[in-house]
Amino acid sequence: MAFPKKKLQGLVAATITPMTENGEINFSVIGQYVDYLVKEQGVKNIFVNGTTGEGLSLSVSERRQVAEEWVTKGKDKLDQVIIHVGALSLKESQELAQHAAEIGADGIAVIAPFFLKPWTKDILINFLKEVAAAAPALPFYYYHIPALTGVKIRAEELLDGILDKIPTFQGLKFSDTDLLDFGQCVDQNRQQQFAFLFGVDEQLLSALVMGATGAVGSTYNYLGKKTNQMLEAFEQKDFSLALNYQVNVFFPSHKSQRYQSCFLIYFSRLGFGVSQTKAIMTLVSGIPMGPPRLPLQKASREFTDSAEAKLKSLDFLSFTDLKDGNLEVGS
Ligand SMILES: CC(=O)N[C@H](C=O)[C@@H](O)[C@H](O)[C@H](O)CO
Ligand SMILES: CC(=O)C(=O)O
Repeated sequence: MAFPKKKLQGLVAATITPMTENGEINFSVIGQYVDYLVKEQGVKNIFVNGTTGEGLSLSVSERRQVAEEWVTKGKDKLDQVIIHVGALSLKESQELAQHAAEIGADGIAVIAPFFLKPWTKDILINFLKEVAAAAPALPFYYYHIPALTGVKIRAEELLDGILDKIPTFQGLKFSDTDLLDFGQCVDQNRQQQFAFLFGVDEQLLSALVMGATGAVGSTYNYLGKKTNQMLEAFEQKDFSLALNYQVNVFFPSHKSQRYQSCFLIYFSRLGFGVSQTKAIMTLVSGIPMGPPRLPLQKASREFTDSAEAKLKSLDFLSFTDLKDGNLEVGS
Protein backbone atom coordinates (compact mmCIF):
# COMPACT_ATOMS: atom_id res chain seq x y z
CA MET A 1 0.00 0.00 0.00
CA ALA A 2 1.62 3.24 -1.09
CA PHE A 3 0.92 6.33 0.94
CA PRO A 4 2.17 9.58 -0.55
CA LYS A 5 1.56 11.30 2.81
CA LYS A 6 4.44 12.16 5.00
CA LYS A 7 4.59 10.49 8.38
CA LEU A 8 2.45 12.00 11.10
CA GLN A 9 4.83 13.44 13.67
CA GLY A 10 5.27 16.14 16.27
CA LEU A 11 2.32 17.46 18.20
CA VAL A 12 -1.26 16.66 17.34
CA ALA A 13 -3.99 18.61 19.16
CA ALA A 14 -7.00 16.54 20.18
CA THR A 15 -9.64 19.07 19.24
CA ILE A 16 -12.44 20.19 21.49
CA THR A 17 -15.89 20.29 19.91
CA PRO A 18 -17.10 23.84 20.56
CA MET A 19 -20.71 24.03 21.72
CA THR A 20 -23.24 26.74 22.37
CA GLU A 21 -24.76 27.26 25.78
CA ASN A 22 -27.74 25.15 24.76
CA GLY A 23 -25.60 22.22 23.72
CA GLU A 24 -25.54 22.52 19.94
CA ILE A 25 -22.26 22.38 18.05
CA ASN A 26 -20.84 25.82 17.46
CA PHE A 27 -19.37 25.44 13.98
CA SER A 28 -18.83 29.18 13.67
CA VAL A 29 -15.63 29.26 15.73
CA ILE A 30 -13.78 26.38 14.07
CA GLY A 31 -12.03 28.60 11.50
CA GLN A 32 -10.75 30.82 14.28
CA TYR A 33 -9.70 27.75 16.27
CA VAL A 34 -7.58 26.49 13.36
CA ASP A 35 -5.80 29.85 13.14
CA TYR A 36 -5.22 29.88 16.88
CA LEU A 37 -3.60 26.43 16.83
CA VAL A 38 -1.37 27.25 13.90
CA LYS A 39 -0.39 30.80 14.80
CA GLU A 40 -0.41 30.86 18.59
CA GLN A 41 0.49 27.28 19.43
CA GLY A 42 2.54 26.17 16.43
CA VAL A 43 0.42 23.01 16.16
CA LYS A 44 -0.47 21.88 12.64
CA ASN A 45 -1.95 18.44 13.15
CA ILE A 46 -5.30 17.67 14.70
CA PHE A 47 -7.19 14.66 15.99
CA VAL A 48 -10.93 15.22 15.63
CA ASN A 49 -13.87 13.59 17.43
CA GLY A 50 -11.75 11.76 19.98
CA THR A 51 -12.08 11.78 23.75
CA THR A 52 -11.54 15.53 24.07
CA GLY A 53 -13.91 16.18 21.16
CA GLU A 54 -16.65 14.13 22.87
CA GLY A 55 -16.81 12.12 19.65
CA LEU A 56 -18.72 9.28 21.28
CA SER A 57 -21.32 11.71 22.63
CA LEU A 58 -22.13 13.11 19.19
CA SER A 59 -24.58 11.66 16.70
CA VAL A 60 -23.19 10.15 13.51
CA SER A 61 -24.53 13.07 11.55
CA GLU A 62 -22.84 15.54 13.91
CA ARG A 63 -19.58 13.64 13.69
CA ARG A 64 -19.69 13.89 9.90
CA GLN A 65 -20.36 17.63 10.02
CA VAL A 66 -17.64 18.28 12.59
CA ALA A 67 -15.10 16.29 10.55
CA GLU A 68 -16.06 18.15 7.42
CA GLU A 69 -15.76 21.56 9.05
CA TRP A 70 -12.25 20.84 10.37
CA VAL A 71 -11.08 19.51 7.01
CA THR A 72 -12.55 22.51 5.19
CA LYS A 73 -11.23 25.14 7.58
CA GLY A 74 -7.86 23.42 7.90
CA LYS A 75 -7.24 23.29 4.16
CA ASP A 76 -3.85 24.81 3.26
CA LYS A 77 -3.29 25.64 6.94
CA LEU A 78 -3.00 22.30 8.71
CA ASP A 79 -0.63 19.48 7.80
CA GLN A 80 -2.81 16.55 8.79
CA VAL A 81 -6.38 16.06 9.98
CA ILE A 82 -7.00 12.66 11.57
CA ILE A 83 -10.60 11.70 12.22
CA HIS A 84 -11.51 9.36 15.03
CA VAL A 85 -14.21 7.05 13.65
CA GLY A 86 -14.51 4.50 16.45
CA ALA A 87 -18.03 3.47 17.49
CA LEU A 88 -19.83 0.57 19.12
CA SER A 89 -21.55 -0.19 15.86
CA LEU A 90 -19.23 -1.52 13.19
CA LYS A 91 -21.61 -0.13 10.56
CA GLU A 92 -21.42 3.37 11.94
CA SER A 93 -17.68 3.16 12.20
CA GLN A 94 -17.43 2.06 8.58
CA GLU A 95 -19.75 4.83 7.47
CA LEU A 96 -17.60 7.39 9.27
CA ALA A 97 -14.41 5.90 7.84
CA GLN A 98 -15.76 6.10 4.33
CA HIS A 99 -16.95 9.63 4.94
CA ALA A 100 -13.49 10.66 6.22
CA ALA A 101 -12.02 9.39 2.97
CA GLU A 102 -14.60 11.24 0.88
CA ILE A 103 -13.95 14.59 2.53
CA GLY A 104 -10.18 14.28 2.14
CA ALA A 105 -9.07 13.61 5.72
CA ASP A 106 -5.48 12.46 6.15
CA GLY A 107 -6.14 9.43 8.30
CA ILE A 108 -8.56 7.64 10.58
CA ALA A 109 -8.22 6.33 14.11
CA VAL A 110 -10.31 3.78 15.98
CA ILE A 111 -10.68 2.81 19.63
CA ALA A 112 -11.72 -0.67 20.74
CA PRO A 113 -15.49 -1.17 21.07
CA PHE A 114 -16.17 -0.69 24.74
CA PHE A 115 -19.64 -2.07 25.63
CA LEU A 116 -19.74 -5.50 24.11
CA LYS A 117 -16.00 -5.96 24.06
CA PRO A 118 -13.47 -7.96 22.08
CA TRP A 119 -11.69 -10.24 24.53
CA THR A 120 -8.83 -11.41 22.37
CA LYS A 121 -6.34 -9.79 20.10
CA ASP A 122 -7.71 -11.63 17.06
CA ILE A 123 -11.26 -10.43 17.64
CA LEU A 124 -10.13 -6.85 18.13
CA ILE A 125 -8.04 -7.05 14.96
CA ASN A 126 -11.03 -8.40 13.05
CA PHE A 127 -13.12 -5.42 14.13
CA LEU A 128 -10.41 -2.88 13.29
CA LYS A 129 -9.76 -4.57 9.95
CA GLU A 130 -13.39 -4.22 8.90
CA VAL A 131 -13.31 -0.50 9.69
CA ALA A 132 -9.98 0.06 7.94
CA ALA A 133 -11.29 -1.73 4.85
CA ALA A 134 -14.03 0.89 4.50
CA ALA A 135 -11.35 3.50 3.81
CA PRO A 136 -8.66 1.50 1.99
CA ALA A 137 -6.73 4.58 0.86
CA LEU A 138 -6.45 6.20 4.29
CA PRO A 139 -3.72 5.62 6.87
CA PHE A 140 -5.17 3.80 9.87
CA TYR A 141 -4.23 4.40 13.52
CA TYR A 142 -5.23 2.29 16.48
CA TYR A 143 -6.19 4.41 19.48
CA HIS A 144 -5.21 2.52 22.63
CA ILE A 145 -6.96 3.96 25.69
CA PRO A 146 -7.60 0.99 28.01
CA ALA A 147 -8.64 3.02 31.05
CA LEU A 148 -11.66 4.33 29.15
CA THR A 149 -12.50 1.40 26.87
CA GLY A 150 -11.84 -1.34 29.40
CA VAL A 151 -10.12 -3.29 26.61
CA LYS A 152 -6.76 -4.10 28.07
CA ILE A 153 -5.19 -6.10 25.25
CA ARG A 154 -1.58 -4.98 25.22
CA ALA A 155 -0.67 -2.78 22.29
CA GLU A 156 2.54 -4.69 21.76
CA GLU A 157 0.56 -7.89 21.26
CA LEU A 158 -1.89 -6.18 18.92
CA LEU A 159 0.87 -4.81 16.72
CA ASP A 160 2.51 -8.17 16.22
CA GLY A 161 1.89 -8.97 12.55
CA ILE A 162 -0.73 -6.25 12.15
CA LEU A 163 0.25 -5.29 8.60
CA ASP A 164 -0.77 -8.75 7.39
CA LYS A 165 -4.29 -8.03 8.62
CA ILE A 166 -4.52 -4.27 8.19
CA PRO A 167 -2.33 -3.14 5.30
CA THR A 168 -3.19 0.51 5.90
CA PHE A 169 -1.98 0.42 9.49
CA GLN A 170 0.29 3.45 10.03
CA GLY A 171 0.58 3.91 13.73
CA LEU A 172 -0.55 3.86 17.27
CA LYS A 173 -1.99 6.49 19.56
CA PHE A 174 -1.05 5.22 22.98
CA SER A 175 -3.00 6.76 25.87
CA ASP A 176 -1.78 4.71 28.77
CA THR A 177 0.94 4.98 31.39
CA ASP A 178 2.41 1.52 30.71
CA LEU A 179 5.70 2.69 29.24
CA LEU A 180 7.00 -0.86 29.04
CA ASP A 181 4.21 -1.79 26.64
CA PHE A 182 4.84 1.40 24.67
CA GLY A 183 8.60 0.78 24.54
CA GLN A 184 8.05 -2.77 23.33
CA CYS A 185 5.76 -1.51 20.56
CA VAL A 186 8.52 0.78 19.34
CA ASP A 187 11.25 -1.76 19.76
CA GLN A 188 9.50 -4.63 18.03
CA ASN A 189 8.53 -2.59 15.00
CA ARG A 190 11.76 -0.86 14.17
CA GLN A 191 11.67 -2.03 10.57
CA GLN A 192 8.32 -0.35 10.02
CA GLN A 193 7.68 3.32 9.44
CA PHE A 194 4.91 3.46 12.04
CA ALA A 195 4.01 6.60 13.96
CA PHE A 196 4.15 6.07 17.72
CA LEU A 197 2.03 8.82 19.17
CA PHE A 198 1.92 9.15 22.93
CA GLY A 199 -1.25 10.33 24.65
CA VAL A 200 -0.49 11.03 28.29
CA ASP A 201 0.72 14.59 28.04
CA GLU A 202 2.17 14.75 31.55
CA GLN A 203 4.53 11.87 30.70
CA LEU A 204 5.55 12.80 27.19
CA LEU A 205 9.23 13.23 27.99
CA SER A 206 9.47 9.66 29.29
CA ALA A 207 7.72 8.43 26.17
CA LEU A 208 10.19 10.33 23.97
CA VAL A 209 12.95 8.40 25.65
CA MET A 210 11.10 5.18 24.79
CA GLY A 211 10.93 6.26 21.14
CA ALA A 212 7.69 8.21 20.68
CA THR A 213 7.62 9.90 17.28
CA GLY A 214 4.89 12.34 18.24
CA ALA A 215 2.06 13.03 20.65
CA VAL A 216 -1.69 13.46 20.56
CA GLY A 217 -3.31 15.27 23.46
CA SER A 218 -5.82 17.70 24.84
CA THR A 219 -3.26 20.03 26.40
CA TYR A 220 -1.57 20.79 23.06
CA ASN A 221 -4.55 23.03 22.36
CA TYR A 222 -3.12 25.54 24.81
CA LEU A 223 0.30 24.17 25.79
CA GLY A 224 1.44 23.45 22.22
CA LYS A 225 4.05 26.15 22.12
CA LYS A 226 5.57 25.16 25.47
CA THR A 227 5.55 21.50 24.56
CA ASN A 228 7.20 22.22 21.22
CA GLN A 229 10.01 23.86 23.19
CA MET A 230 10.34 20.68 25.20
CA LEU A 231 10.53 18.64 21.98
CA GLU A 232 13.19 21.01 20.70
CA ALA A 233 15.24 20.66 23.90
CA PHE A 234 14.94 16.86 23.65
CA GLU A 235 16.04 16.98 20.02
CA GLN A 236 19.08 19.05 21.03
CA LYS A 237 19.80 16.47 23.75
CA ASP A 238 19.41 19.14 26.43
CA PHE A 239 17.62 16.78 28.76
CA SER A 240 17.71 18.96 31.82
CA LEU A 241 16.01 21.78 29.94
CA ALA A 242 13.51 19.30 28.51
CA LEU A 243 12.82 18.07 32.03
CA ASN A 244 12.35 21.64 33.19
CA TYR A 245 9.62 22.06 30.62
CA GLN A 246 7.90 18.80 31.50
CA VAL A 247 8.12 19.42 35.21
CA ASN A 248 7.20 23.07 35.20
CA VAL A 249 4.56 23.03 32.60
CA PHE A 250 2.90 19.78 33.52
CA PHE A 251 4.14 18.21 36.66
CA PRO A 252 5.99 20.30 39.19
CA SER A 253 7.27 19.02 42.45
CA HIS A 254 4.94 19.67 45.35
CA LYS A 255 7.79 20.54 47.62
CA SER A 256 9.51 23.27 45.72
CA GLN A 257 8.41 26.69 44.73
CA ARG A 258 7.92 25.22 41.30
CA TYR A 259 4.55 24.16 42.50
CA GLN A 260 3.54 27.78 42.21
CA SER A 261 4.18 27.71 38.52
CA CYS A 262 2.51 24.42 38.04
CA PHE A 263 -0.25 24.07 35.58
CA LEU A 264 -1.73 20.65 35.20
CA ILE A 265 -1.19 19.51 38.75
CA TYR A 266 -2.92 22.56 40.06
CA PHE A 267 -5.86 21.91 37.82
CA SER A 268 -5.91 18.18 38.38
CA ARG A 269 -6.37 18.81 42.07
CA LEU A 270 -9.56 20.59 41.18
CA GLY A 271 -10.59 17.75 38.90
CA PHE A 272 -9.39 17.57 35.30
CA GLY A 273 -11.23 16.21 32.30
CA VAL A 274 -12.95 17.28 29.11
CA SER A 275 -15.16 19.85 30.87
CA GLN A 276 -12.14 21.47 32.47
CA THR A 277 -10.25 21.38 29.17
CA LYS A 278 -13.11 23.31 27.60
CA ALA A 279 -13.01 25.91 30.37
CA ILE A 280 -9.24 26.33 30.25
CA MET A 281 -9.13 26.57 26.46
CA THR A 282 -11.83 29.24 26.55
CA LEU A 283 -9.80 31.26 29.06
CA VAL A 284 -6.47 30.86 27.30
CA SER A 285 -7.55 31.24 23.67
CA GLY A 286 -10.49 33.58 24.15
CA ILE A 287 -12.50 31.35 21.81
CA PRO A 288 -15.73 30.17 23.47
CA MET A 289 -15.73 26.37 23.73
CA GLY A 290 -19.01 26.23 25.61
CA PRO A 291 -20.16 23.52 27.99
CA PRO A 292 -19.72 19.80 27.38
CA ARG A 293 -22.66 17.55 26.59
CA LEU A 294 -24.26 15.17 29.06
CA PRO A 295 -23.18 12.88 30.66
CA LEU A 296 -20.41 15.41 31.26
CA GLN A 297 -21.12 18.42 33.43
CA LYS A 298 -19.94 21.93 32.85
CA ALA A 299 -16.85 22.80 34.92
CA SER A 300 -17.98 24.37 38.18
CA ARG A 301 -17.96 28.09 38.74
CA GLU A 302 -15.44 27.46 41.46
CA PHE A 303 -13.14 25.73 38.99
CA THR A 304 -13.44 28.42 36.35
CA ASP A 305 -12.87 31.29 38.80
CA SER A 306 -9.94 29.60 40.35
CA ALA A 307 -8.48 28.62 36.96
CA GLU A 308 -8.83 32.17 35.76
CA ALA A 309 -7.02 33.56 38.78
CA LYS A 310 -4.31 30.96 38.39
CA LEU A 311 -3.85 31.67 34.70
CA LYS A 312 -3.57 35.37 35.45
CA SER A 313 -1.03 34.84 38.20
CA LEU A 314 1.02 32.71 35.82
CA ASP A 315 0.83 35.42 33.20
CA PHE A 316 0.15 32.36 31.19
CA LEU A 317 0.32 33.72 27.72
CA SER A 318 3.82 35.06 28.22
CA PHE A 319 5.78 32.42 30.08
CA THR A 320 9.14 33.51 31.41
CA ASP A 321 12.05 31.84 29.68
CA LEU A 322 12.79 28.68 31.61
CA LYS A 323 16.36 28.74 30.39
CA ASP A 324 17.14 31.60 32.76
CA GLY A 325 16.31 29.33 35.64
CA ASN A 326 13.38 31.50 36.51
CA LEU A 327 11.01 28.78 37.46
CA GLU A 328 8.47 30.73 39.45
CA VAL A 329 6.63 31.96 36.45
CA GLY A 330 4.80 35.09 37.46
CA SER A 331 4.33 33.96 41.03
C1 LIG B 1 -8.08 10.59 28.94
C2 LIG B 1 -7.67 11.67 28.00
O1 LIG B 1 -8.46 12.52 27.62
N1 LIG B 1 -6.43 11.66 27.61
C3 LIG B 1 -5.91 12.63 26.72
C4 LIG B 1 -5.45 11.97 25.47
O2 LIG B 1 -5.49 10.79 25.25
C5 LIG B 1 -4.74 13.43 27.30
O3 LIG B 1 -4.38 14.44 26.41
C6 LIG B 1 -5.09 14.04 28.64
O4 LIG B 1 -6.20 14.89 28.49
C7 LIG B 1 -3.92 14.81 29.22
O5 LIG B 1 -2.84 13.99 29.31
C8 LIG B 1 -4.26 15.45 30.56
O6 LIG B 1 -4.39 14.48 31.56
C1 LIG C 1 -6.46 13.22 23.87
C2 LIG C 1 -6.96 12.54 22.71
O1 LIG C 1 -6.23 12.08 21.93
C3 LIG C 1 -8.37 12.52 22.50
O2 LIG C 1 -9.00 13.43 22.96
O3 LIG C 1 -8.87 11.60 21.88
